[in-house]
Amino acid sequence: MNDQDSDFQHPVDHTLSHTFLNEFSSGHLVLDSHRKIVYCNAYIGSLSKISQEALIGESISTFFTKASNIFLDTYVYPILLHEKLVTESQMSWLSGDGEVVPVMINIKLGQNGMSYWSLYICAKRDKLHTELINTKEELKAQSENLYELATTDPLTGLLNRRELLVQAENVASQMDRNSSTYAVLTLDVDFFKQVNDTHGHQTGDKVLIQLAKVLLQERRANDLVARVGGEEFVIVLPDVDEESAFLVAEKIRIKVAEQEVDGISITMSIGVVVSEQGMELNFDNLLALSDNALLSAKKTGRNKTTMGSASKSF
Ligand SMILES: Nc1nc2c(ncn2[C@@H]2O[C@H](COP(=O)(O)OP(=O)(O)OP(=O)(O)O)[C@@H](O)[C@H]2O)c(=O)[nH]1
Repeated sequence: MNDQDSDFQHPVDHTLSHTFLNEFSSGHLVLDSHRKIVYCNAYIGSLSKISQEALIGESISTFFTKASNIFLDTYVYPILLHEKLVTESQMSWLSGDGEVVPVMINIKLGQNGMSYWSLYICAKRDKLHTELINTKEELKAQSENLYELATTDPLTGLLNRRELLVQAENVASQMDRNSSTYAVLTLDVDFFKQVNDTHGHQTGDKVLIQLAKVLLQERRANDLVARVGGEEFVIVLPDVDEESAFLVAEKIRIKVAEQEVDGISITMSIGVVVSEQGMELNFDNLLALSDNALLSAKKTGRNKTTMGSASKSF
């Protein structure tokens, strides 16, 4: 046995060092190879709410919560055996009266399996850490809310006009790269003013919400669905030709006409334009052409789909 270990096996004989160690504002412990306490200073006594003398011979596991004991067995001790040192591990100390206190621990492994522990209560640091995590989560939630507010229409939850312009330009570039085409559908409720005037604005809102649901039900994963004005919606369909764009628009138009909200039936007029490969038209241009096609649908009877042409010069 070397001098260091013999010191700790008879700590009470070393009255002077014992007295000094009791003055420390941190806990000091010596454990034998069975993890039993062979020495502890006064700090450990007051942390445990058990007299220093009574702690001698106790297993250290008595003073940790169940979770900390698992942590001790699966993380702390394996590292200690391998590295001979464990620094800044936070664990939960269980005092004699059942109080749980967060403690920061450093351990050094000595000869013959003896281990030398120093620890201190880190409640303030733990509180600060918890507050930081809470603040981070609050900020994350706030930024998600802000993103939601900035990109969606609050009534229907669909994309708003600004977000549609951003996402649709991405679709346009992607279609260009893939030598594919995409469709822009502009949809407008027919005689919506009458709905508001006859049944009230709240019922009008319910109609818009129901319409949004129908449009979302009909969309494929990469389609964009936006509310761009009072009763005007836009859908962008990537990778479609004129024929399938027309079929999608008709499917939506028929589905809308089947809806009833508070006994009110509604219809929509739809303008459709499909991009052409190699054309220099951006999304804004296509949107305007699709809007023209919608106007034409309105002028020629409503509750219909009208195809526009991307070949029209701007
Ligand atoms: N309830 C409700 N109504 C809205 C909202 N935004 C716009 N509107 C109403 O939508 C109506 C649109 O009316 P118009 O532009 O005359 O169109 P319309 O009556 O649908 O006629 P056509 O489009 O020509 O078939 C107006 O009465 C607006 O007040 C909204 O968020 N909620």
